[in-house]
Amino acid sequence: MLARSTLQQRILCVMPLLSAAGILPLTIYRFIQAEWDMALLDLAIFILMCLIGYFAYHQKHVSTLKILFCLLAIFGSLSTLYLKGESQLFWCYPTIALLFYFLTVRIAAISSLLTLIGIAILAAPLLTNLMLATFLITLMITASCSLAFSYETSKQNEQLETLSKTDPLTKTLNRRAFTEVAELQISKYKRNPVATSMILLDIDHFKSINDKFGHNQGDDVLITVCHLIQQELRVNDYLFRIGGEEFIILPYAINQEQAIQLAIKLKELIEKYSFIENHQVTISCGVAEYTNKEETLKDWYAVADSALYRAKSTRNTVCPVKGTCYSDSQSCATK
Ligand SMILES: Nc1nc2c(ncn2[C@@H]2O[C@H](COP(=O)(O)OP(=O)(O)OP(=O)(O)O)[C@@H](O)[C@H]2O)c(=O)[nH]1
Repeated sequence: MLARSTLQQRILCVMPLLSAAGILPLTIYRFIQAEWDMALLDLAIFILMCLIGYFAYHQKHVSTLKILFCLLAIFGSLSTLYLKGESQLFWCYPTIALLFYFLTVRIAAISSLLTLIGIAILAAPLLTNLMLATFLITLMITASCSLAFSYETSKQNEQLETLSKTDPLTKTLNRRAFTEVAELQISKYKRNPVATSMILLDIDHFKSINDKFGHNQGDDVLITVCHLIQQELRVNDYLFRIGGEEFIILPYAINQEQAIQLAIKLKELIEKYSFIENHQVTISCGVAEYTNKEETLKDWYAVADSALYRAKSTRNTVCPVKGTCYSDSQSCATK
């Protein structure tokens, strides 16, 4: 599926070019008719539309181009209405529709209201009262429908965005969100190196929980583990479920030592928690700090995974990739 932003970029390229193609014959006609004011105005709009299409094609300053395109459409409608009178009223309908397509709902609503006022002022001396009322009412209906459509689309997009990044069982963020957040953290680190660590967390012998107590009980354990972890995290920390019983924590601005302390706290919290009668649930954690700007996300994850691999040899353990591992509230030096 084509992302909405990419689709909008393409439309931002095509629409001004189509508009320019539509305006060109009119511009030539005005020059032939020696209607110099309209001819020059159309020529200016034609050139600006071509420039917007050109820059949109090269994906430069896309947000500014959207605003420029809308401003140009408003200016074009009002100025042709001013210069040529009521025959130009038809331009007002597409202008209102494109404001709602390219701008956010709020900005589009405000700008279309201002445009409507401008149009009403210019159209009032040109039309009979009945014609003016009919024109303004139809324009308002167009604006209302565009507003409703744009609002509904933006809400649906928000929901889709949330759904695409949320794990349906535990309601934590998912692997897709992890890649996005972690890549962002790496790029931030490259600009301004602030301690950045990853905790890779895996529930021990989870298969045996499913086998002994059933899949539903397994699901409850996953949900409760997430709940317990979330309670310990700060608002800027992230928890992701990246696989069946595998999670990643990206704590905000802490180094490896501090991340190890957090992982130990979580390990102890979970081992003490009574999930199922007479059955202890434990976790193992691998901790890795991002320290080398050359490292990719894949490299960083691989280091955390190696640390987890070490922790899994004893389970209920927290390990960095090298140095001391922590198990049963005591540290144990390994390799
Ligand atoms: N209940 C439940 N089980 C799941 C879910 N996703 C994956 N699993 C199960 O998680 C289990 C993971 O098993 P393993 O990868 O062998 O891991 P483990 O048993 O925890 O063993 P170690 O990680 O080595 O300690 C599998 O039995 C999966 O079927 C889920 O959403 N709900």
